[in-house]
Amino acid sequence: MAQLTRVSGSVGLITLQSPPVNALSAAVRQGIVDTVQRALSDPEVKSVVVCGQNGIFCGGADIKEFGTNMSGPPLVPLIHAIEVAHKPVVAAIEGIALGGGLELALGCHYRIAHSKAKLGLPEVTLGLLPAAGGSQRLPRLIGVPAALDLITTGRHITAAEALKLGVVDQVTAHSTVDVAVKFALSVAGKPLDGRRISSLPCPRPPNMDALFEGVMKKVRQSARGAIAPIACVQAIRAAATLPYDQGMERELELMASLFTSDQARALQYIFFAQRAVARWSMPSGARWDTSKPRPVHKAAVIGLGTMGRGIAVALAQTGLSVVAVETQEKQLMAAKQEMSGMLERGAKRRGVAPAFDKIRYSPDIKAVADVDLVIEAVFEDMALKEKVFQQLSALCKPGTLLCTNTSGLDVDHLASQTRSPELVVGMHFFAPAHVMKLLEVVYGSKSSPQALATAMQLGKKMGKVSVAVGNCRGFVGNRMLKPYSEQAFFLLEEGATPELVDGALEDFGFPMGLFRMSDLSGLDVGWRVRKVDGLGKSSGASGQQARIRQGRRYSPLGDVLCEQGRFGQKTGRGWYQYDKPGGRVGRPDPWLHSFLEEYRAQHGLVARRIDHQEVLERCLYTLINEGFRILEDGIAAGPEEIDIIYVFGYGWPRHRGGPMFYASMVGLEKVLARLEFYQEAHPDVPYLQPCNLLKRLVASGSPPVHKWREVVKKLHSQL
Ligand SMILES: CCCCCCCCCCCCC[C@H](O)CC(=O)SCCNC(=O)CCNC(=O)[C@H](O)C(C)(C)COP(=O)(O)OP(=O)(O)OC[C@H]1O[C@@H](n2cnc3c(N)ncnc32)[C@H](O)[C@@H]1OP(=O)(O)O
Repeated sequence: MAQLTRVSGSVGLITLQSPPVNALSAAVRQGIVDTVQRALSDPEVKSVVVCGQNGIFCGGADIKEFGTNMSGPPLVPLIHAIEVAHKPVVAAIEGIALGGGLELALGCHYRIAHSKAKLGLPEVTLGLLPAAGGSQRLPRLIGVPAALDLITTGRHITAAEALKLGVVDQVTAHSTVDVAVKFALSVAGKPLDGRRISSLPCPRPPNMDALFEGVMKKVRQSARGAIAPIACVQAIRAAATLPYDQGMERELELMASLFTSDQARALQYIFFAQRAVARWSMPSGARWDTSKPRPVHKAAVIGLGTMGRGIAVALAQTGLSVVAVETQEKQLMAAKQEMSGMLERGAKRRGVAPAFDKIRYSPDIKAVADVDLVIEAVFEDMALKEKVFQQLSALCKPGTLLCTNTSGLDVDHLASQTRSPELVVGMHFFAPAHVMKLLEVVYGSKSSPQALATAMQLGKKMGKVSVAVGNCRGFVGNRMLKPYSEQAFFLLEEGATPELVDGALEDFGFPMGLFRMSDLSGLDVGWRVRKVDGLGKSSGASGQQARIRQGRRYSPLGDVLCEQGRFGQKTGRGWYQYDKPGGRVGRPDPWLHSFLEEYRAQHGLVARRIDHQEVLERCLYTLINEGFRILEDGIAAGPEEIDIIYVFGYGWPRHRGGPMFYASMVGLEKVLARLEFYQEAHPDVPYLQPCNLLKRLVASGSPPVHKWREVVKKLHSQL
């Protein structure tokens, strides 16, 4: 797991060997301890170089070991032994040096990085802090402000930035190991005192208290309840105020409070879930590793509204040639202007040239004739989409993949409008499409594995987290949103205010509560859908009858607001009031409060006190219940798909691990019991009826979340 060879006569070359990322498993740690000891005691070895196999230095501690009985030599003394060595030790950083990998390099006396290497301390993203001395050595090396930035964000930096900050001593575009070996020869026998980072004083910024206070405030605001960023700040403060040994004690103490926390478990679950969803499968048995994607060089986007513009820009930024089609001239001109701005800003951020020439704008749908893939992004209207798919089917060359960016319409129906339904899939982007990470890739009953593989691969190329799901109304994300928002409306009827509901959800960790979000996206969006569904028209009646539609409880509150022209931010009024149409800061609206009172009186409802717990239980448990139904229906292959969709697309707080993981942490018995409790109180709300899979899991002793995928698979194989 680590190999020692002697090179250039007197350099001991230690190579970490644990593919794919040379993570510091127990065996690797043991290998380092053994090889370092041998190198230091070998009189022929005058200096040492540490590198990683296959052009990868080290991806950090082995995350798979966390939560197990960790054995093997601990990292802190191992790194200490390197630092106190009497022979110079040089880290040759290729590929990545992340987390414990960078901490290992910080224990070395010199660091040389390849120009393409990435470095960072991303522990915070796993609910941890750099606890192998990273929180104490980095501020000593690069100063407190820069260390605060790197450790609290966990961002990966380039070798060039690392050099500028002083994290590394040299960057090379040649063989890093060769350069490091040469360098090691040149420093053999030289004094090492100034090279041992732990013995350096931590530079104290002049305004230290104000600096830490400011950062702590910022972190508390953006972390929304996450504990790791706060512990990171506390650890760096220890580096700035305490001697190294005491700082290390504080680092360990803080790490101990994080290491077994629910948040660390949740964040590590999300890390692996993100990788698990890339290994998709279809009910037919087709899989990611047996289905070959088609090459896509040229794509078309049909319809240049908000979504189409973002999608076309994202495709162009990926390097594809794009035909952007918009049949209305005025809209086409406006789109071209806005998209040029988007390309320019994106290029500036990434330090590259804008990809203007990658997009050809056309008012004529016939321009799609030679593309490999089309993404339809016209208005969310089935009749319009049907027409577009019929046209595309007639115009495109054979084999062109036809994708729809619908947010929930029937993919099978659209496929049935074409000559090759096997080439049709959904690619559901989230606004703004060139920014948001999530992509729901929806396979229909006739979609070929190759079509799905192509869309998944394209999503990956675009830098999206792509999740394959089956076809149903609203797919996964929007389908689960329905019971969630329905409960929020019912809570208003029963006595809550938008502020109370949003407050509970924001305290839970959502960046925005449901009503604030509804004001932002526009109340009219849902209204239009409800009207198409035969709902959404206020009957004018009062009493209970007015709140029953299609045989179930229904709240017309949103419809009444829309009828009054309250569409949210764009009209300056919605669930909140704004200083002007387009205003961004919502304030509680006394008009809305009186309206709610009148509404309740009109419908014979008596307001009661509702607390945050009830808001969370009713909104979140019904959403989770629908998640179980989705698993039961085979729309998602496992809880990981659902959780990734909610974390990356719907603002579910990452440190709570997604709705299904959260349910497992709350305890399935409790979720079931509370759903039963609320269902008894509201028998006319079908979404409160606990689903069979949830009951079945509870009956079988509530297995842990990583076993649900198997349970679901078995369930479907029995059908
Ligand atoms: C009572 C309590 C006492 C408490 C005291 C406890 C004290 C404990 C002391 C611990 C010391 C702390 C040490 C350190 O500070 C902690 C850490 O180092 S945490 C780890 C930090 N590292 C990372 O976060 C890196 C994570 N990985 C990545 O970001 C990416 O994987 C990558 C490295 C950039 C590579 O990306 P890609 O090329 O896209 O490849 P993949 O992401 O698909 O990964 C490929 C494959 O590798 C697996 N993998 C990656 N990194 C790790 C890892 N660090 N450990 C284990 N496995 C890893 C990944 O899952 C993929 O596997 P696959 O899914 O294909 O099976």
